[in-house]
Amino acid sequence: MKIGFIGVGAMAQAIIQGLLKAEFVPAQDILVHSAHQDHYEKYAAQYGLTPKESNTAVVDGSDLVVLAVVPAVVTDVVAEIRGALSAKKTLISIVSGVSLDRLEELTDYNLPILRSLPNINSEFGQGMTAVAANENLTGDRKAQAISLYQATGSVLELKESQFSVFSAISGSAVAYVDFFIDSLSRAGVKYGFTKEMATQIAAQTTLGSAHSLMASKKSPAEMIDKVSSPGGDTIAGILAMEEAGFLPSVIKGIDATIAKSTGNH
Ligand SMILES: NC(=O)C1=CN([C@@H]2O[C@H](COP(=O)(O)OP(=O)(O)OC[C@H]3O[C@@H](n4cnc5c(N)ncnc54)[C@H](O)[C@@H]3O)[C@@H](O)[C@H]2O)C=CC1
Ligand SMILES: O=C(O)[C@@H]1CCC=N1
Repeated sequence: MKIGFIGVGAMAQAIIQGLLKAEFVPAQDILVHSAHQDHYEKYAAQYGLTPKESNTAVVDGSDLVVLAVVPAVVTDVVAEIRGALSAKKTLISIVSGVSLDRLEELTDYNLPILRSLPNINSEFGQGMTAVAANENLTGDRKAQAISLYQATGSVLELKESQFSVFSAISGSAVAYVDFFIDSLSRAGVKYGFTKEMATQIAAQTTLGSAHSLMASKKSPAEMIDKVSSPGGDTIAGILAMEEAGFLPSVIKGIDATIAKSTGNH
């Protein structure tokens, strides 16, 4: 199976690295092209991928075509590859805010298409990806397309109406969790830790907390209660964070993310 990437930016690279680590396909069976020739040729050479001279050459050589460009250029790029696509190839879009209807409108109503929203953690096999297939993508073909994401983490089939919320609390939220880790780390620096040491402590604590939550099947609120000793330090911190608007600040950030992604197209 040949997998082509149109666009080799941050997200495409994370998927490619995840696929290579999982030995999902031999490296040379991954075909790449992007707007930055210098970059994609070097990147392909570094990892043994196959560079292609154009977007249409990627489509011609691939069974699965991953559309990994930013929303602003999607109309032009799809117009360019439209003639090379056929019902024998599966188009997998990772473009935030672009619906299956829109992709069908830009291509052909007979094409099998998987809309997906991965996150950057796919690079280390810890991705969280939402998928929605159009009516032309069924059975083994659908399973094959989804298996690309199963190789790089967890997969959830969602209604398209849930994608923008998912994108905010998963795709974008990787940055928000890192923002939180960085904030914890800066607090450590305030009290004399080096940034490196504070970041290691904050990151391991975040990783361990997520792991405990999932392994224990407890709710986050139950975990908060377990850590908050009566009359203790943690509850004092929780109350001060709430007073500063922790929860409303997170919700406002997610609201803004959803508003931006639904305004894309
Ligand atoms: N970065 C992330 O964590 C996530 C990104 N996405 C989606 O992935 C897509 C790409 O995002 P990033 O990788 O962050 O952006 P990026 O800016 O890092 O990469 C975009 C890529 O598209 C290429 N490109 C631009 N115009 C092109 C053209 N005409 N033909 C071929 N390639 C072209 C660029 O050369 C670059 O390789 C976006 O649609 C975004 O919504 C989805 C989920 C998570
Ligand atoms: O920032 C963005 O637009 C993309 C979508 C989800 C994560 N990154």
